[in-house]
Amino acid sequence: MSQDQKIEVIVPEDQLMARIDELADRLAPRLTGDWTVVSILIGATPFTSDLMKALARRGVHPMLDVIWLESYRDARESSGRVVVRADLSRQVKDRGVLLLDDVFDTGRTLDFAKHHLLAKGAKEVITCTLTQKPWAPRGEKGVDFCAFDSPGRYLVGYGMDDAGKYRGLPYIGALD
Ligand SMILES: O=P(O)(O)OC[C@H]1O[C@H](OP(=O)(O)OP(=O)(O)O)[C@H](O)[C@@H]1O
Ligand SMILES: Nc1nc2[nH]cnc2c(=O)[nH]1
Repeated sequence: MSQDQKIEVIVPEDQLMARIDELADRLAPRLTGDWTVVSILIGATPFTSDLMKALARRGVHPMLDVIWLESYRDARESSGRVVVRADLSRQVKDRGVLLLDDVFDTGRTLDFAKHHLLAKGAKEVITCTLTQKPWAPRGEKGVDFCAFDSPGRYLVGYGMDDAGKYRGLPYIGALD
């Protein structure tokens, strides 16, 4: 089977799994009480699946819900507008929320999602992404937990797409 674009492997599969285990070690002590993991579709799907398994192995069993947000569609730059394609299926009022996404870039998607959840009455929202770009917001507006910093390149694989393709790659790669 051939690929029609050159993809450089940035994080191989074994390193990805090791980082997700480390993340679960850091997150598990925070997730006591009533927590919901909210996964941002579509890109966060593989990350969510592996992180949920890593948490379960540590005896942590939050509820899982999803929100489908879109701002890039087929472009490699944000449209500047976050669209809700589908909302949560359960209430988050008075619950802690662990909000998961694959990549933190302009920060627009996570910021939108966090405010959306707080407006629905979430008690606390902890943000967590697999990776972040060098120019992504840091500090107050930064992400609370992140598995690793990525180079300033367009990423694909492990949920991340280029015009809908490559989400199934088991590693993170970069396109030139
Ligand atoms: O920090 P930002 O600049 O907002 O970029 C991050 C967002 O971009 C991608 O979503 P996209 O809109 O491409 O949808 P997808 O999850 O379906 O790929 C990615 O999954 C993040 O949600
Ligand atoms: N697939 C993909 N989506 C993104 N959304 C924001 N940055 C990126 C990126 O580098 N790759």
